[in-house]
Amino acid sequence: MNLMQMVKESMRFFMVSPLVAREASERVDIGGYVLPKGTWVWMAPGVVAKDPINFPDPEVFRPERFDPAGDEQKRRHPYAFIPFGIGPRVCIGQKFAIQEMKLAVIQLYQRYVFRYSRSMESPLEFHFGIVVNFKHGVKLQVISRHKQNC
Ligand code: HEM
Repeated sequence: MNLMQMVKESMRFFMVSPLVAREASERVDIGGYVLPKGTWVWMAPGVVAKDPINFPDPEVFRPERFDPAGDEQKRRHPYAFIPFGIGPRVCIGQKFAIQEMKLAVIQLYQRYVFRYSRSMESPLEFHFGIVVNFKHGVKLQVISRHKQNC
């Protein structure tokens, strides 16, 4: 398991952008459903990311499912995991965002150890906006790796 697999599984488990919108620029037939011109279509990447066909045991956090050499990754539909959207309007910041996440995790984990905190509510509650947020924040036990920093 590597850091990239961890980042991807985190983004699959808690999808940051729950909805991506499109407007039909012309009348279109999608799988027998006729959408007149101007129809709004909402994609739900978080729902797609919990599809057991592409992600067996979808409620299990398993970074190894993104191992490029693994069967699960090889079998998966190429559009099953789209946290940054897809197509001509795909997120232009995706490479930057991934790089930021990896650097932040590396910097933080070099200095601290993170543990579950009993003050974190369970089950988790979310606030769904343009991006998903934790309703009551994130509560963790943060332990310094270096005593002089305590
Ligand atoms: C974890 C971080 C991020 C996530 C999950 C995310 C997700 C998304 C999603 C789902 C879309 C819509 C794509 C579509 O309609 O198909 C989008 C669009 C966009 N994102 Fe991000 N984004 C992130 C970070 C960033 C950053 C860091 C930037 C800029 C530095 C950025 C700039 C944009 C822009 C400009 C668009 C609109 C693109 C267009 O409509 O042509 N995003 N993002």
